[in-house]
Amino acid sequence: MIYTLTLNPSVDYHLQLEKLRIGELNRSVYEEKQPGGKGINVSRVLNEMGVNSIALGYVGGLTGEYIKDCLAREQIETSFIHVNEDTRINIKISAEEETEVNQSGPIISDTNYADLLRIMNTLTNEDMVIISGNPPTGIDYIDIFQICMKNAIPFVLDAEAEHINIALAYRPFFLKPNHKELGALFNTSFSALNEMIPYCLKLVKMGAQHVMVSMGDKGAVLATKEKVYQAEAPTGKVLSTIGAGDSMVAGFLAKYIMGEDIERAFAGSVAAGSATAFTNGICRREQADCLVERVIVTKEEVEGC
Ligand SMILES: Nc1ncnc2c1ncn2[C@@H]1O[C@H](COP(=O)(O)OP(=O)(O)O)[C@@H](O)[C@H]1O
Ligand SMILES: O=P(O)(O)OC[C@H]1O[C@](O)(COP(=O)(O)O)[C@@H](O)[C@@H]1O
Repeated sequence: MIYTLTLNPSVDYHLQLEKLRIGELNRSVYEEKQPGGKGINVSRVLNEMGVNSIALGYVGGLTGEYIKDCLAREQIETSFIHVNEDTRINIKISAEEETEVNQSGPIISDTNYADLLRIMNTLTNEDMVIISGNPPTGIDYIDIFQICMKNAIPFVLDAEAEHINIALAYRPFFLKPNHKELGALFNTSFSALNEMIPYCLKLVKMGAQHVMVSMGDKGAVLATKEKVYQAEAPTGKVLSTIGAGDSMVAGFLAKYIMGEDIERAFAGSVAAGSATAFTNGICRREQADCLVERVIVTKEEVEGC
């Protein structure tokens, strides 16, 4: 079974403004709320693609109930741990640019943490876990990586640089930083896809099986031990990029699990990311299927392989 782990889910409150005026009264022209948090987005897109998963993590209060209801309506299985504090609300503002304010979220008690580790210990090498997002106070990802290694559970990580750095020793199946997170990891910055290739390959050498790095409208790079793939993102009218990175993770895994080769899975991944960017909320399967025909993947062998 595929499990997604969202330790700090969110209700994403998305506001569209014509112009954001800092320090003034702003009125929105469109607003909506969505269940969010990286793993939850992955579960929702996997579900769109016809792949079942179980969403794990912490929920609390009315906002937590809202997330549970939404996922239940989409027939996504969940096994959340309930906490006393409310699940956070993250504000996403689309104006000339996108601006985000993510709350810090509930503090996790020792008891709730022990509950999580107990659940994680029931997973086996026949499962896969997608670990995503910024962990709340009270959680140390290293404990979860250790369980993955001990139980040989393949894991995917989409989190900030400091967590990626620690995860490498535990041989992740898949890493998905964006270009800023990759830059933070190596104390540099990138302006083109090909500049990221040597750094993706370094992460592969350091223990990751697949490293996919996204660069917004420029597309993404995927590196393995044998090959490096690049794909430009299709062009279109962007409505909101919230969840675009999560959609890429789900888009890749859905095709990979269905037995497609890495190149097709990568094309599906970029298409799902862009389809979400061109939608309010997460993409529909038909939108991603339609865009995949426009994603051109180039590949090269890794030297010395
Ligand atoms: N402006 C855009 N136009 C087209 N596709 C986009 C755009 N922004 C994001 N995407 C798609 O979504 C993917 C992930 O976007 P990115 O913003 O890099 O991820 P993250 O949300 O992790 O920061 C990109 O690789 C691309 O396929
Ligand atoms: O856990 P973090 O890092 O605060 O991120 C949470 C936010 O990221 C999202 O999962 C979106 O992530 P992406 O845009 O990177 O796909 C939102 O749903 C959520 O508000």
